[in-house]
Amino acid sequence: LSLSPSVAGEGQNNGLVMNFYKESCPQAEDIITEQVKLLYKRHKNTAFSWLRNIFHDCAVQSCDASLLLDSTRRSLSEKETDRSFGLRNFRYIETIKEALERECPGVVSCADILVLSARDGIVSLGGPHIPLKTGRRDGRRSRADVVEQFLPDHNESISAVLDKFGAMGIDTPGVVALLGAHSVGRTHCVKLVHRLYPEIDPALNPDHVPHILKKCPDAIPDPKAVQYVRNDRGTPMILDNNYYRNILDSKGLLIVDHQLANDKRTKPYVKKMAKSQDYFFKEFSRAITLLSENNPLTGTKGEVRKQCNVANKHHDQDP
Ligand code: HEM
Ligand SMILES: [Ca+2]
Ligand SMILES: [Ca+2]
Repeated sequence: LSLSPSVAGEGQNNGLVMNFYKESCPQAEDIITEQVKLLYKRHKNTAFSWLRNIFHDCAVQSCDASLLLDSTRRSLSEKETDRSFGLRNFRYIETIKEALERECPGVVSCADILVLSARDGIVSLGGPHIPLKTGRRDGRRSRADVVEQFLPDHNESISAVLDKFGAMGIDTPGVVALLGAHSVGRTHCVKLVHRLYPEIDPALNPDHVPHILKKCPDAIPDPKAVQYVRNDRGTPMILDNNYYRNILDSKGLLIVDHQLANDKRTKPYVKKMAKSQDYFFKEFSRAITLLSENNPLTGTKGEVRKQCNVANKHHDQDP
């Protein structure tokens, strides 16, 4: 009578492993890396999207690619909710998926593509290389109805933000590090005008205000004109610790960014990350790993989608 080795010492196994596709599709991770690089060459902002996707998919219940599904007659997609405003480049996820389908049809899940593209996008942006596990399967439904419950909003309190991330096992320095993603990309004026009109939020650095006002000249932005401000004016294309210097200097665009630098629970970590890029990268890597392992579907749960924007047709066990 002996204890099965797979039971002994497995601890908190969530079913994910390093290099899950080693036998079923040995080239999978290389194909993703190559596609992410090619896309980045043509459209730099794809890397911002891959980074933002991991938050918007993994934080909503599970890293199950629910974010990528289109609306159907029966359900509204997560993509179409207000929290998803500004998400872009979904069609290039399909480009990556098509490259994988050519090589190994039906093998690599969209959930793993989403996570690994974020990993490789982070490298394109000058961030750390973070080894991540695979073996996630794709959910069958997009859950617009639970988005607000899981994803903090831009003007939410730090307590609420810490609670929501805490529920995924991400602690305070982890949250501070993840928000460092706002060292790249942009914010549309619709998310900012409440800090500018009718009067300017006194918490904003007066030196930064003219620039924001120039980019967002109207209290009600024209929905057709794509008006936005870059999150980090200093190094807008680089995932570095400049974000922390910005927010300490009251140049954070969102209320949450500003509060992160002022709340007594988060400020010490903000200061430490502003000083040390190494510390930021270390915490960022740890937190991205936790986020990427949030509640995955593994084994025979879910499915491997053929196309990332639609669930497969034939299925007998709809959840
Ligand atoms: C409290 C948590 C967070 C809130 C409230 C928040 C909110 C926002 C908002 C409102 C925007 C601007 C969208 C637009 O106008 O186009 C944005 C952009 C962005 N966010 Fe976050 N975010 C949070 C956390 C995160 C995390 C954890 C990540 C990734 C790890 C992330 C990555 C990004 C990126 C990369 C952009 C730029 C996107 C682009 O330029 O296309 N955010 N965020
Ligand atoms: Ca999800
Ligand atoms: Ca930057």
